[in-house]
Parts: sequence; C-alpha cells; structure tokens
Amino acid sequence: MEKIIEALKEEAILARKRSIKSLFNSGADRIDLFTAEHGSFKIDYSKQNISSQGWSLLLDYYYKSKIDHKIHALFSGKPVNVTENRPALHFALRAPKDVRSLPKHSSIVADVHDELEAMALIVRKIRKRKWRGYSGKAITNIVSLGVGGSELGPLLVCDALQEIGSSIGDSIKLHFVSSMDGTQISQLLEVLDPERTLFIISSKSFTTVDTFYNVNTALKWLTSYSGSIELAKNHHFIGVSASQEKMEAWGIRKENQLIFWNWVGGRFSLWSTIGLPIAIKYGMDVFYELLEGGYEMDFHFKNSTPESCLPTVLALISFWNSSFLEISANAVLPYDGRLKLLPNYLSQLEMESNGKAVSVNGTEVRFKTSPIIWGELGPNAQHAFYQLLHQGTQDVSCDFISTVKRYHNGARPDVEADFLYQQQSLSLANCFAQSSVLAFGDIFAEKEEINPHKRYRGNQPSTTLLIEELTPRILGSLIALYEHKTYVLSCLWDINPFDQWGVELGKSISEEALRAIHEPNYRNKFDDSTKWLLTQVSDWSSKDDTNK
Ligand SMILES: O=P(O)(O)OC[C@H]1O[C@](O)(CO)[C@@H](O)[C@@H]1O
Repeated sequence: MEKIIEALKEEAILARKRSIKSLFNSGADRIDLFTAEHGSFKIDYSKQNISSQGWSLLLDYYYKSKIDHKIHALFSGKPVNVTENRPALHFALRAPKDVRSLPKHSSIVADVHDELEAMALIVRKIRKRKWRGYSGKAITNIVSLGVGGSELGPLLVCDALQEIGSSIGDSIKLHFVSSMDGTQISQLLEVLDPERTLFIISSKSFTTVDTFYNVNTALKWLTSYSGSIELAKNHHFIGVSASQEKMEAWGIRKENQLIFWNWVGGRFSLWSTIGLPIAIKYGMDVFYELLEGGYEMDFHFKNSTPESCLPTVLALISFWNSSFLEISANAVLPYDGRLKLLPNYLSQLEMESNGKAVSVNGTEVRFKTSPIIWGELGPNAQHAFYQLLHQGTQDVSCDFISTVKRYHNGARPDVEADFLYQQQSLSLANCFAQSSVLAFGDIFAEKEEINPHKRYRGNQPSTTLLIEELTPRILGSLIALYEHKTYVLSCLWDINPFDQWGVELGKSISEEALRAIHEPNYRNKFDDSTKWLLTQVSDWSSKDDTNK
C-alpha cells in the first residue's frame, strides 16, 4: 500500500510539471482510456491531468484498499456508520418490492413499500383536491418546512422535472421554506390563504430548530384564523420524520404522519417519504420512476468493474485531484437550466459526508479529503466566476454536466420549438468550448509576444458528464450516481460519510448565543469578538426602543 501511495505522489510531482495538452500529444489514445459509459450516461475524463500510469496506480490503490469489500458491507447492511453504530440503507428505499437481498434486515423492503403506500394515500387525497382545511375548503397551497437533507433533494427534483408535463399545474402550488431568519415564511404568509394552506414538517429528527421556528410561526398564523390549535394541527400539518414519538408529542394526527428510518441519512433521504413534495407535484408514478432510476444505478454500481463503474471513476478522479494534486476546489457546472440546483445538492451530499479529518478508526486522515464543492449554471457562471477559472491563480477541477437530447424531434409543438432547439445546441457548444479552453488555453500560449493580459494559461482539469435526456428515471440514476461516488470517496479516504458531528457544536453554541442576545450577563461566556457583536445587537435594539 505504502509503495502505491509513494508512486502516486511521484506521479503527482510529474503531473504538476506537465500540461494537459502534453498528455494528448503523448501518442496514447486518451479517448479510449479516459471515457466511460453506462445507460444514458457518458463520461469524458480525458481532460483530467492524469496519465495512463497514474490511472493504473489509482486502480491499484482501489484494489489494495479492498473497496469492493466496503461496497459489499454497505449493501449487506453492515453498520458502516460506525460512530452511530448503524447501517446506511438508503439504497433499500428504491428497491422493488420483491427484492430480498438484506438477510439481517429482511422486513425493510416491505416496510419501505408499506410507507410508500401510506404516502400514496396522502398524495391522492391532495391531488384529487379532497384534502380540506379547517373550514372545509380544498387545499391549494402546500408549504414544505425543512432544511438540509430534508429540503435539498425534493427541491432539486421538483425543480428539475418541471418540463415533464404531469405536474399538478397551478391548481396546487408548492413552496419550500428553510431559512431560519423568517424571510421565506413571512413573505409567504402575506399572500397565502390559511383556509387553503397545508404545511409539511419535514425533519428526520423532528427537533431541528431552524424548521421548528418556521413551524411555530406557521402554527401561530393558522391558529389566529382557525381559532383553535387543534383544528390547525389536524387539518393543516403533515409530519415526515424518523421519530413517530416526536410527531405524536407535537400533535400530528396519526393519519397525517409519514415515517422513515434512522438508517437513512438526511442527505440520502429524498427517496423516502421526505420525497412527499415530489410525489404531490408529479404523482406517485413519477416518484416510482425516480426510484427505479436510482435502483438501476445501484445495480450498475454493485456489478461493474471499477474501470467501467461511473461512480467509481468519478470518485477516483476526485481522490486524485484532492489528495495528490491538492486541488481543493471543485466547480459543478450544469449546462441545463433544469439542473440549476444540482450544485447546492451536491455541496451538501459531498461536503457533509466527506468533509472530515478523522478516519474510521479515529486517527487523523493521511490525505486531504473533500474539496470545496460549489457551482452554478455553467452559462451564467461564464459571465460571473469563469474569469478566475481561465486566468486566476487557483487550480479548480470542473465538472461539466450537459443533457444532449432536448426539444428534439418535434418534442415540443410550440412555434418556438426550432428556436429552443437552437438554444440547446448553443448551450452544448458553450459547454464543450469552455472545457476545451480550460484544458488547452489559448492557441498562442507558447508565444511570448502575446499580451499577457489576454493569455489563457489552460491546464485546468475537467470532466464532462453527458446525459442522454432528462427523465424522472435518468434523474434518479444521476442522483444515485453521485451518492455512490461519495461513498467510494469515503472508502478511499477511510472515513465515515454517514455522520455529521461537525455541525452539532455550532447548533448547541447557537442556543447559548440566543440566550446571550437577551441576557447581557451571559455574554461573558464568549470570546471578545463575539461579545462585541452581541452587544451591538442590544445597542441598536435599545436605540430603536428609545426612538419609538
Ligand atoms: O431532518 P432534520 O433532522 O431536521 O435535519 C436537517 C439537516 O440537519 C443536519 O442534520 C445537519 O445540518 C443534516 O444532515 C440534515 O439533513
């Protein structure tokens, strides 16, 4: 193992000195070596700064680290979440009813399907406009209250599937509220009709303060119209959580409760009842298609060799860039407006999972782990931060993502269909042009007389993921692809991707800070900077009071 790591380090020294262009001139068939495909996906990673020698070393590392055993441990329900001593079974959420592949957890798939059926009942009632508010009027607006994994997945999918046509349309509107500062909820409450508004409390723990401050505001608002907390709770709140007891204690009516399980990590939960907003918006059939797509990717992941396994290929590239080339930024750049929320979603998935410095056995990780993942729609980012990618001093690895078939073959009857088709070609052309310029720079790069302000240095590595077209099934596969990439990365780094202790301390200190805003004596607990900030709040607030 040590030998492979040393060889990879040597390889990285060479890589830092060479250009990506030189790899293309070396005579090797990079397209043959560095492209992969499966189903509706094709990946070109030839523009990464990796040689064939480096790639074989990465594969050696994969085999020596026994990643296949770790994948087997995941799928056989071993407690891979070691710090919480539980399995991570999110893949079971998308398994067809007849699958019996989890010996130790034999009833899980049946439980999952029972809960999907409970969800289907709720979905049908809402979509058929039979869900009535406290005054008997049908619900027309649904507000999902949740944050992090309890929001980002459903939000991504609801947004991405907008063109598929079977949505509930405008008869029922769906809104998402997550921010604790009240901006979203206050703006919504100004325009919503309390008699026709239904809230979904989406929270695995059913304790997250961000969500519950929004819940309290919503409940207060509803009660002020209904005149009764009970009426408000019974007719206007659905709970989705892994804690039935907490839903019970809050007062969610039994038939308004949907559960999922502690073995589903929050950021892996969109396949569970947390996906309720997706099912409400597009119907259960679409939700099942999404699950099928996820399941197909699970099958590919379990049954392919690492060289041909898309999640593994993406993981090995990320491992190489972060841990050996020490490229600490990864931009996710979709060239399809329907995937505009994918960068946000992946930021949580990868950074909350793999933003760790301690290995499974508690010792310090020997590599740099997750890069900073951020992004934006590629075409818009071209006019925002691409300047830094092209001419800045930072190395950034880019993931270009583009859908190929869109507005094609009369897929749209509109008069503007031809123009939309041209827009799609324009978007693809931009995607390919950007990755080419980033890798190879300007064609005059070797000539010294060129104006230095106009030079493109090139050598910025990228991977391009081409998606045949965007359907619910393919979207499901796409999301599962990134879940598995995240898992393989965690195995390469030997860390637990399924806990998130790093966010816990911040949560408890916020409670102290909240107390200190109102109680000056309590501020002494804090450092001078924080004390000063807390004092400014009361200074400005007291000026407000004296001006009244
Ligand atoms: O679903 P919950 O329990 O409200 O948690 C929301 C989010 O908070 C976190 O626990 C930490 O931010 C995420 O992992 C999770 O998705």
